[in-house]
Amino acid sequence: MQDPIVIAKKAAGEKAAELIRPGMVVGLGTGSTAYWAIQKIGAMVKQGLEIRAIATSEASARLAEELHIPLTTFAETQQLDMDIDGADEISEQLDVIKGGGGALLREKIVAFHSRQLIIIADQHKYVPVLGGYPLPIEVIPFGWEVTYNRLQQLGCKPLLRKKQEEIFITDNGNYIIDCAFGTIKDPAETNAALHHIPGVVETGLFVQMAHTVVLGYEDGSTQVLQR
Ligand SMILES: O=C[C@H](O)[C@H](O)[C@H](O)COP(=O)(O)O
Repeated sequence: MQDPIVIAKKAAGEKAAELIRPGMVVGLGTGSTAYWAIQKIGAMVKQGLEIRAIATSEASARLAEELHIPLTTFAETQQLDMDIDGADEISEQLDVIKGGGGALLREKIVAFHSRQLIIIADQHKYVPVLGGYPLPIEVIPFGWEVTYNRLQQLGCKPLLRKKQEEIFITDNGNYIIDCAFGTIKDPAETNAALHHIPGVVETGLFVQMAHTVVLGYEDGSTQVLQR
């Protein structure tokens, strides 16, 4: 039997993919939920849907290539119609924490230049207030130690992300510091404060960027929330 969380992620991903219309330029998110959206898009392309896509990570670009989804770049097109991407936490205000997979910078660039951002997630990611999930922050390797100290002074418990004992390196050659805030009462204020620190490239806080959230449930049903 399939894992209930996988059923929920798949339901959310496939439901969002069904919102795509012919001719659209689509952002392909990153992670285990976006995986299902990309799979569905691949199947739709196979059946004749004509779209172009921009991937938010090297991993998603590889998956798109395997599925023969035509990829484009910002050199060719500066505006996306729809971006479908996962989340680590979603608040009732539809603010979002992203970056658990380390793709937050490209994800935010793609989301910012999309007419619509559709966030897909299993039901457990939907919370009253953000902050339970440590906020991923992409930082420049130079001077990361002092950036880390400044993050700590903002009231979070920072942790330099590692993968098998090695420092985790993003697709952009940067580091990630995961900042456990506990609660983020004012996401816009926290995001602005973080951006004041030199060395911070981008944060995983997507404040009022999501237009739609598709939540997947373990019985395979979905719920659509609109901002
Ligand atoms: O960097 C990774 C992305 O922001 C993901 O979309 C996010 O971490 C959610 O991933 P998943 O769907 O695997 O829980």
